[in-house]
Amino acid sequence: MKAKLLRSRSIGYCSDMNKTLRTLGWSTHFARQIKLEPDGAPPSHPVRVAAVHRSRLDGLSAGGPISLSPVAAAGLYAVGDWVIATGAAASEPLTRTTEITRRAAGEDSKPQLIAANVDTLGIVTSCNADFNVARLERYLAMCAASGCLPLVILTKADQCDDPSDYVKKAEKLSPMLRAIAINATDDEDVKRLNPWCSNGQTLALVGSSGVGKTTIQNRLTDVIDATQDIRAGDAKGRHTTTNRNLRATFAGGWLIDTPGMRELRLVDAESGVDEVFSDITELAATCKFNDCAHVTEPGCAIRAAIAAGDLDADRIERWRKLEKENRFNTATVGENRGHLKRLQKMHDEGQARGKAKRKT
Ligand SMILES: Nc1nc2c(ncn2[C@@H]2O[C@H](COP(=O)(O)OP(=O)(O)OP(=O)(O)O)[C@@H](O)[C@H]2O)c(=O)[nH]1
Ligand SMILES: [Zn+2]
Repeated sequence: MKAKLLRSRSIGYCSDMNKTLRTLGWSTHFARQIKLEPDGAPPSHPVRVAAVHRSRLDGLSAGGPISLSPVAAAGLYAVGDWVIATGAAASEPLTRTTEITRRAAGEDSKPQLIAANVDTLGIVTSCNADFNVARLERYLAMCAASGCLPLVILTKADQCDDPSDYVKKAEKLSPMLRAIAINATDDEDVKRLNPWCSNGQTLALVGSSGVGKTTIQNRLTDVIDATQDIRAGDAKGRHTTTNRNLRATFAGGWLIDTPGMRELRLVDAESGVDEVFSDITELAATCKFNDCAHVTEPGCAIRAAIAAGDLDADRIERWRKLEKENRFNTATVGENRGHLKRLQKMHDEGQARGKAKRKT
């Protein structure tokens, strides 16, 4: 998605402003996308999207908070996006570094943007029965597909005899994976997460209910979340935090926490599944038959490895399950992929009708 952008003469020339933009997460990746405009261009400046509303964006700019009217349909923006504001008009989002999407709830599973430009995805689980290798692999695959750096955060370390055992088990899942065990109710311990949410870095947390995401978030930021509040008249007790939020951390970075983040499912994560299970996919490539199902075929490298004790049969089962689920989700989402395009078309047509009306 290439935005047609203007660049004011002031962008990039003022070092103070650059510093502020960097604090917001601005980088050369975004700066490179801005075209220089000849003199006389209207003043325009980068804004980070903090919340997406039906016809308005809340943003943060070097000059402070700003409310913007999007030029594109609101569904095309996500919390964490960068846009260029010209007056109160927001450009299309700049090309993202990372993109977290999910299948919307309900039957018409449309792809839904959850967050953009998240540097690290904190996969939160506890040092107890919540720790589940299959679930971790699922989150890791999703993380790989989004482009974010994964960090496994193991909470409730204070309630477990040997948290290092969980750290080892998590880090075994991938050679580059970092896991960290904390007591999320301890201020000092939570500060160990600072390297992932300082210097304009953006962190987002995923994980099951009750693992401690809110507890961590309340210690990293000064916004007390009201997730435990119950909406008046809503017997189901839905959470009150329906806004997409980009929150400043004490460490000088950002934390994205939205209801959508908490319900992520595996979508379009084929590349992610391959990455998390690269040991298996590489081995499968050496099976005698290209379409080997690793069940009864002769010359099957996977079964040979299991027989030799080099490969965990349970891990193969988890891989199969994720692959199957991913194929199903991707197919359903594919059918709905035109949805975002249709949304944009409807928006453009509406704008054109409004313009035509004003002219008459
Ligand atoms: N002792 C201890 N308690 C913890 C820790 N982390 C979370 N808790 C407690 O676990 C409970 C659930 O924590 P939350 O932060 O609400 O969990 P959550 O992940 O935000 O849950 P949802 O909002 O349902 O998604 C709270 O009572 C926390 O105080 C920890 O590391 N140690
Ligand atoms: Zn095989």
